[in-house]
Amino acid sequence: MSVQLDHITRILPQGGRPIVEDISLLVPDGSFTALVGPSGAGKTSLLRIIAGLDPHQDGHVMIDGACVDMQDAHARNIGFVFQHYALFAHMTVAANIGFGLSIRPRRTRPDKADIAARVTDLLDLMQLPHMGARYPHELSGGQRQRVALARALATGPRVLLLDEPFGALDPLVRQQIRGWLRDLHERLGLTTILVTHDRQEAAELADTVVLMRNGHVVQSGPARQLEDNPADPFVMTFTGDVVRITGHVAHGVFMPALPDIQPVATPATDGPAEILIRPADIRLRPGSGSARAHLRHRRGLVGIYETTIAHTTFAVETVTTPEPARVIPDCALDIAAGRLARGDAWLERTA
Ligand SMILES: Nc1ncnc2c1ncn2[C@@H]1O[C@H](COP(=O)(O)OP(=O)(O)OP(=O)(O)O)[C@@H](O)[C@H]1O
Repeated sequence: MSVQLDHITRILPQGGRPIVEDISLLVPDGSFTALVGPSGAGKTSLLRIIAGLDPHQDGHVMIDGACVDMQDAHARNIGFVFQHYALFAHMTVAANIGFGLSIRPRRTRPDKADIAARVTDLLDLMQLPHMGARYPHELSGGQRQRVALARALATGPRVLLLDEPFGALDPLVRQQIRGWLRDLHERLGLTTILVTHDRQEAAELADTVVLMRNGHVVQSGPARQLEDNPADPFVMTFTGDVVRITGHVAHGVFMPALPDIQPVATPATDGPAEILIRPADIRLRPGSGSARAHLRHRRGLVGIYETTIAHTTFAVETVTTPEPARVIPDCALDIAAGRLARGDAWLERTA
């Protein structure tokens, strides 16, 4: 089922600036979308509007092409799991999972045997067989969140909304759950929208990453596209490590304010500017300047060097030999690729 947002705006009853403003978004049937952005960007608010938990003042929510603005959360049959959407502590795992089915009106309620069979299927799907009789406090955090997911899926929703569901789990468990979640999404043919603070998680899981700020969508697309073609400096900073060096454009050249960094030709107009560079796009030129680089750590053959020029320190990533130098003294820096910005906007693409 596709989810389409058409110029959605939400203003709180007490007024003020909209917390979600004029958002239009198409989440295609069967796709996996991640909503990312700084705290307060409006990610949870948008998810709650889609679920029908919060009202919106303007625009329309469409599911599979039909407007659901007038349907309450229950009628939309959307599954959702929130980070703090606790299980019912006094109910067994099986009762928790079957809850949504057991409270249906008699007309549509499956009989007890059917609910039990559905719960067993879901426990298998969640890789939690034989755990139906346990209580939530007898499970690990990761298991509890899988039970919450099973509960969300019990009524057979085709759209699944996840708000930082694994935020409280330790990184290793989180990493394991990721692969499993993507697999589940595909096997059940779900349309999934996930809110996450973890850009790696978004990049690994989602077909489309939607980056929000101040109630707006700043940019959306495959994670790689946001990383490689960021719409503005905020997107570049949000989607990966960035080295920012201030300077000045004069007569077609950007002059970094730091020594030993090669100037960059630019058609930009004269004035203050800043260059944003990915650490892998800086080259160290030993013996040519006064910068000093210390090997901080390695990822395979890539060495991350903490590089200091005139009391300013930043990371440089470079391919090394199997026995890399721990310290590279007296180097200059060349910028292989970077983007010049003035304030919040690009001046132009360089290199
Ligand atoms: N019920 C509410 N009453 C008052 N302010 C609210 C309410 N709900 C949301 N807000 C405000 O709306 C803005 C967006 O909040 P929202 O929780 O959607 O952001 P978020 O991107 O999910 O943030 P986080 O990553 O911290 O969860 C914030 O400024 C928040 O304080």
